[in-house]
Amino acid sequence: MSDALDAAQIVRAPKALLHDHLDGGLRPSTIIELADQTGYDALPTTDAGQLGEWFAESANSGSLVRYLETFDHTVGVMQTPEAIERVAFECGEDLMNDGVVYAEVRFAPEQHLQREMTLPEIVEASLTGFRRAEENAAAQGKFLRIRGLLTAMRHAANSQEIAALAVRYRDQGVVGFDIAGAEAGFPPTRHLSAFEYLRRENAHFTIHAGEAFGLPSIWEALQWCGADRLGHGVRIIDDITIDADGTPRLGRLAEYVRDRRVPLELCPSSNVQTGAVDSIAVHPIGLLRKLKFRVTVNTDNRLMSGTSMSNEMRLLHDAFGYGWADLQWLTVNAMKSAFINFDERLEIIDQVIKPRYAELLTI
Ligand SMILES: O=c1[nH]cnc2c1ncn2[C@H]1C[C@H](O)[C@@H](CO)O1
Ligand SMILES: [Zn+2]
Repeated sequence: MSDALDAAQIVRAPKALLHDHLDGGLRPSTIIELADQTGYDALPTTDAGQLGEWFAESANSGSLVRYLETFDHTVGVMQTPEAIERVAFECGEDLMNDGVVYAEVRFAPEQHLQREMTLPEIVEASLTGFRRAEENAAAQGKFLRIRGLLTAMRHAANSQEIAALAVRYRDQGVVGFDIAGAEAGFPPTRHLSAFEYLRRENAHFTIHAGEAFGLPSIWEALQWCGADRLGHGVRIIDDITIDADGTPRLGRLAEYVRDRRVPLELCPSSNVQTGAVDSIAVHPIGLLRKLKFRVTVNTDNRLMSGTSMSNEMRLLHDAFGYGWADLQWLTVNAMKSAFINFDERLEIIDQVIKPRYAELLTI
């Protein structure tokens, strides 16, 4: 067990975030203002404190499907370019204030078509917000790089169109593609042609898999679809058994994931809320980290989980005794697994992450 880490220092320590939903991270006060401005009248309350609590409580259902219902309200107020740009800017500002230096933030453009925006307008509004957040960080002498991932909803049939959009905007701030939404009943291979197209385009993608459904979903995501990373992937633990003498034994899929260094975008608090895991204390991240899987730590939905990267790191520190060396390992893992090019990744690792952790490690 390492010594207690100072919460304020965890906030200042550089962090890299690969799995964060734009529509899962709005400030409650912003939801209320946007609802007012855009005439959205279905919010459960217009008190910011109560609204934040409502999201956290409603998302605490133990079911992914019920967890996802809370997004009706965030998506409901993100139906104009101004609203999307504001949410993207504030996302970057909140991440910067939490010590995040690199983030890939995702959302599903197809869910923002309720008021006649076009798909390109939706993507461009998010990218403008991200760019403004980077400029804001630079003006304050802080480092922030923020890129977008475009998500297609797995129950729908828009994945080819969204994949083409991700390729179209690949030089303007979109670095990859994803599928999300209810997992059971909607296997990754439903979207195989979109993934094949992306591979022909040398484009990157991650797939939400192994969260609400187990090993078959992970297997399809990797061996049929060719995912670069796994969104969650936490149920790879189902392919690891522990012998009577305590020795862990990896099945073929778990071994493949570990040996091919497939990045796992683990989201501890979210997993507890959706019932994928019973508690942080028994979260498979403890074992997966010991077995040297390419583990990364993520927020998933900061609003629904009432969390931040610093909070996730602190929870892991409390549960598993992670110290600065562990937090650096997790951060470098995330940076190595990012979808920006190799030179950019190395630059952030060598010039931003390692020097700061070198200072923290001497404390
Ligand atoms: O953890 C998740 N699993 C599956 N789908 C999710 C998760 N978090 C958010 N989503 C969905 C709801 C959002 O509206 C959508 C796009 O960000 O992605
Ligand atoms: Zn997610």
